Amino acid sequence: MTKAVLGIIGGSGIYDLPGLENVREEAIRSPWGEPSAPVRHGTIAGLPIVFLPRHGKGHALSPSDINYRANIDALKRAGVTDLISLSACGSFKEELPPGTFVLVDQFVDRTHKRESSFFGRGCVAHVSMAHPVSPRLPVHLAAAAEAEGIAFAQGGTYVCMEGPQFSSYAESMTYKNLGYSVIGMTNMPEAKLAREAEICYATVAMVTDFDCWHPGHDAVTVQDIIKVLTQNADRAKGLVGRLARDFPREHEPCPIGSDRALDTAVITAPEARDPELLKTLDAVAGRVLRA
Ligand SMILES: CSC[C@H]1O[C@H](OP(=O)(O)O)[C@H](O)[C@@H]1O
Ligand SMILES: Nc1ncnc2[nH]cnc12
Repeated sequence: MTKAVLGIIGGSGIYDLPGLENVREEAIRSPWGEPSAPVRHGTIAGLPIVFLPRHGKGHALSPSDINYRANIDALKRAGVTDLISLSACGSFKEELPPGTFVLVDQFVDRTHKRESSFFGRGCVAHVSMAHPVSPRLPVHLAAAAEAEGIAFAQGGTYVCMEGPQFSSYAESMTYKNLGYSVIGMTNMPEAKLAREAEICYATVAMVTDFDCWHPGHDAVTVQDIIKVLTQNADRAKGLVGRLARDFPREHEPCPIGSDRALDTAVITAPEARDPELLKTLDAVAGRVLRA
């Protein structure tokens, strides 16, 4: 049995985690570069928690500047087994107004300026992203949201744009017509990398706005977002507190195998593997590469 360690990635408006006890900060060195910030280790209700603000101190990093590989590698080195992304997003659905927490179950990746894999020349691997969210996590999140009286929706598709500009009206209408639920700028390639690192991943997409498609609302601005963000962030912290209190202390094996995603993914023959790349893969893929 593996002890559960809950990782929390804080997005816009979530730069710390009040309620975290026994806090110890650690600047984790990663062969993939600089993580967004030192991680904060601590406990809530006795559960080990590792917190990382993805935009760094003072929100200095834009979505395209975040080193997603270093962040996921650092969380893996910190022992994280289960990872929750707390993310602000725009909504494409009338029934998902600002303030709603959407427990998304699918992602569409429209980013194009980001390193999106730990693998490549010298060690090629293909993990499944058919079901990018580990299904146990939204179950725990839904129970916590219910207990906290937070309005939430179970399931939905998060489209990740490159940004940093918000969408045009044509883009917004296209995503809406395609049936996507919400839009943000950060959860890809984060979810892909978590899968490659065999960390169970789920997102709480916290709606801040209706992007720019809604005839009854002005096009989104950062100022509008910040107004809603502050209230969402407070409720997100309540959600995390409740989640931690009720979270299983032993890591529950993922029913879709997210925590063993590399079992069948690496295709490069042992003799064709690049020893330098293998060294950088020590944390994310050591389990299968050392075998
Ligand atoms: C501050 S508005 C746009 C910004 O907010 C979201 O960040 P995160 O996903 O880290 O909460 C969105 O993805 C953009 O990065
Ligand atoms: N409308 C929007 N588009 C992209 N990212 C967002 N984050 C919050 N609102 C957003």
